[in-house]
Amino acid sequence: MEIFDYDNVLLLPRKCRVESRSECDPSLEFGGRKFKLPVMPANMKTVVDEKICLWLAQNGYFYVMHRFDLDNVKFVRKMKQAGAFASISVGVKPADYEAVNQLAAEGLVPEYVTIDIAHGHADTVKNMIEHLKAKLPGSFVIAGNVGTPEAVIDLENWGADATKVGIGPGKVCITRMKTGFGTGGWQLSALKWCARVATKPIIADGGIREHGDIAKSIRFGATMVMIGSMLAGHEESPGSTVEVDGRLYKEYYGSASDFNKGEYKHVEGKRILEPVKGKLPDTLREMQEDLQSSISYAGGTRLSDLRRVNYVILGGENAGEHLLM
Ligand SMILES: NC(=O)C1=CN([C@@H]2O[C@H](COP(=O)(O)OP(=O)(O)OC[C@H]3O[C@@H](n4cnc5c(N)ncnc54)[C@H](OP(=O)(O)O)[C@@H]3O)[C@@H](O)[C@H]2O)C=CC1
Ligand SMILES: Nc1nc2c(ncn2[C@@H]2O[C@H](COP(=O)(O)O)[C@@H](O)[C@H]2O)c(=O)[nH]1
Repeated sequence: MEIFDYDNVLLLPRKCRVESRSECDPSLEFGGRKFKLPVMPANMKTVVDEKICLWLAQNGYFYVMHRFDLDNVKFVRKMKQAGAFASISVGVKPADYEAVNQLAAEGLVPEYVTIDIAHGHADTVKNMIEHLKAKLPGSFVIAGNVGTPEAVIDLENWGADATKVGIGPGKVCITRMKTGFGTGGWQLSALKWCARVATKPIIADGGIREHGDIAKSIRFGATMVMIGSMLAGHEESPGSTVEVDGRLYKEYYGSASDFNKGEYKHVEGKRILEPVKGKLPDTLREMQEDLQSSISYAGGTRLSDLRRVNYVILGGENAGEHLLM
């Protein structure tokens, strides 16, 4: 198997088919709705809050609300009252089952539910998918996280509508060091490996460091990407603002860090400071422009045209040109 990651792969251009990048369309359909970009901010406390989720929903972007210190029933009700779609996260504990029961009892159907646990290839996830499909059959269920084709096959067979791939490639992740497991360092090839067997959308989660990494993810089989650190350091980001030597930073911490958990137990995440880089809508607009450029370099007009390009691996054992025959 070829092993590579975002920083040692480059996509190869094909003859341009447009006169302006404005002809290139980076929008997509996901779970029955159309979105401007194949990008979702990570469902983490320092990346999204209710205000950001509402703004994203009302402005044509997908979002997933986090599940920490949050009443999912209240959140879904608020989003519905605001005329927006609801996209929540759940775990696999009794309180999560109870929240799903309450949503069903009140007829509050979130359009999207993400089962968000560290080791998603587990019977606990199978049971939660079954519960969601029984209680909220109208919800689109995203399940994860996983890092192997076997796991993608199981989650799809258990009823997941999309799977999330990425164990440990995140910027505040320490799973690799703490456990010796994961896709950190080879996330892009893990994505390629998983996408080969997938029959439903895959979300590439973690490790996106540059806008061009979105196009690379699409090339290797992702339908969407989930981004934490690159979207965390904005003026509106929920993390606390910290000033160091006259420069402003936003804190960004892992959901499995002691900062999120409130205790040092089974810690697999850390806290860092991200330099404040302006406003979130400006970054999303720039991502959109950059993705339009990517599509034009692919010689196409739509996101799916990125799938057809050749690529090179720079350096290392797998170095060389990889042509589609
Ligand atoms: N993408 C990634 O690489 C990772 C992401 N995270 C994020 O951190 C947050 C917390 O995750 P998580 O700890 O799963 O959530 P929870 O604390 O809600 O745990 C979910 C359930 O899974 C169990 N569990 C957790 N890890 C494992 C494991 N390795 N093997 C077996 N059972 C396990 C927990 O039990 P118990 O605690 O008793 O074991 C608990 O019952 C989530 O948002 C998750 O996405 C965390 C680590 C890696
Ligand atoms: N191993 C851990 N992974 C975590 C934790 N909290 C979140 N995450 C994952 O990281 C991505 C975001 O990655 P980034 O590279 O874009 O910053 C997020 O979506 C989760 O899957 C954690 O505590 N430990």
